[in-house]
Amino acid sequence: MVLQMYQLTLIPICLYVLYHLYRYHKLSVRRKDFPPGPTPLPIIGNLHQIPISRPELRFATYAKEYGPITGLQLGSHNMIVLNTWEAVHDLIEQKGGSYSSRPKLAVTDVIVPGGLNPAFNKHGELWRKQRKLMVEFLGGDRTDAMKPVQDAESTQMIYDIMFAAENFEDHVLRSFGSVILETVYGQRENTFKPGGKLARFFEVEEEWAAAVGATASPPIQSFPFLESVPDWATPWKGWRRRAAKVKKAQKGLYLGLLRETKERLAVGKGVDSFMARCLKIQDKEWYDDLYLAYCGGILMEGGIETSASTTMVFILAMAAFPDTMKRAQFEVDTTCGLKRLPGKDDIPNLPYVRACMLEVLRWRPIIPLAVPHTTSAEDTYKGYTIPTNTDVIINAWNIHQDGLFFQDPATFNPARYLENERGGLPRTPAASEYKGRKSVYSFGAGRRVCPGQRFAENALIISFAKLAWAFDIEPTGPLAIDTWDDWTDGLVTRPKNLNVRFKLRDHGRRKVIEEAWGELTCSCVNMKMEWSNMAPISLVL
Ligand code: HEM
Repeated sequence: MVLQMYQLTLIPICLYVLYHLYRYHKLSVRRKDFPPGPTPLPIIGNLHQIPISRPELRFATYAKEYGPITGLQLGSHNMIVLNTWEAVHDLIEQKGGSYSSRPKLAVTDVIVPGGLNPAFNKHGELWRKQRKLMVEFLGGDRTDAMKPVQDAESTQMIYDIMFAAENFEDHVLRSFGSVILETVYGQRENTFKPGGKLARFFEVEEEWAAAVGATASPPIQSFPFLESVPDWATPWKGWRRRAAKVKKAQKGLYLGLLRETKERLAVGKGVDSFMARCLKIQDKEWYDDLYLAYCGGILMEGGIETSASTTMVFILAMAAFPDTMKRAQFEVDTTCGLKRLPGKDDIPNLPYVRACMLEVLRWRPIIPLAVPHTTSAEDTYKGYTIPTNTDVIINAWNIHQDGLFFQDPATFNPARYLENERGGLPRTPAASEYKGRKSVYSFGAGRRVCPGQRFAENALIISFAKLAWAFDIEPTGPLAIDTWDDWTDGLVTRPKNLNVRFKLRDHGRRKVIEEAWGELTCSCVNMKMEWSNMAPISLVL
């Protein structure tokens, strides 16, 4: 009798499972008019074919086989990968109204509910408001007004490297981190100390990356029924609890920074930061504290690791390709001489350093597949149907490796950007044919394109010029230029365990760096506008 009851309860469960298996089997079948791609398996579709590590390499092989757009089935969910700049231009840029949303991920919904994170928010009124705030802060002349801070922090970066080169990664992270802390919150961090704001931020970022990692939570987007399966009954046991822990830490950090900004403003400090301006219009615009706290937080999330990782690629490339380093050094020496450091006013006179920056972004884009977009309406393109809610991936990696446009695309060659502003072969047809083609796709495209691009480019050129002026960067062991073993995985990637040595180019430069750093302490007080109220620059060695 007991056995019969047990069997009876099993029947609805089996029916439930069979129903979903049948449903997902039907949904995982490729539509005839969907863009071509590898053959999907029943139920899971192409999920098994997408590697967790460096998926862009697999997508590049699909690009060769299937052409400009690859169509993939991820369980019941659709994804397309745009492999050419034309496809990005025609869809993401020309049809921004329906190609600018973001995928809905259960784990990010737990960590940042209510669309508070502008970078992951769906296309709509709230995102537009958030984006406007960020663009007003990062766009146009405002970006140039922030160059003195980038200049000052990059001077401290090379000063720090000169004295403690073994911690160069920390110095790079601190420099870009402090730029964001200053411009967003009106305060700085002069050392990368345990328990400090930047250290706390990176701890939370690490927890966030672990919680949103590809295998850390159930693929609810591909199999929505998993949403209603109890946590304990899945292989991802505890994922909601882990996500809630990240939410608490992140919210605490961002609200804490906002609270500190208010306290500092009350005593007249940090008066012209992004947050100070947001607080001025808070009541008029109906921004609540949580909303503002996350707008500040996303600028830290978007602006620090990306710029620091790009600088790591520059350091790798300079060590691996000494001829390019020598050419960059020749340019900065000729422009600035030996008695002063290159700085913000030299940017227009450093075309080769700028070309190095573009080539670093092209050669090893640190976000090789950008951030996924999602369609908010059905569309047709070149005879294919792209349904609503399809994830759209910009395959920046593949676009940057296009041998028809770039000569020897695998080679690191900054000079390509001197010969052609988009880096293309000199024999490429008239520029008009490439109207709309970008120099690099590392900042994404369309309405979601990185709002910090110009801000980041300024900081990178200034930092690269100073590094080239001050140091020879030499290999001390194998360098990860043809292998991915020593690269991190995740949305943002970078080379790790870099086997390099920084050698001051000559003794005279040491004096110049020390003096430049010393002067910062004074000139910072005189920096007009917002910077006058910041903590003075000083280094605890
Ligand atoms: C080398 C440096 C950087 C790289 C490579 C980079 C790359 C990207 C990429 C690929 C996207 C997604 C674009 C898309 O969806 O099409 C993005 C978005 C974003 N970036 Fe950056 N970024 C950098 C620096 C910055 C900086 C300095 C800031 C701010 C201070 C910033 C803030 C943002 C924000 C807020 C978004 C989300 C935009 C939205 O969804 O509307 N980024 N970035």
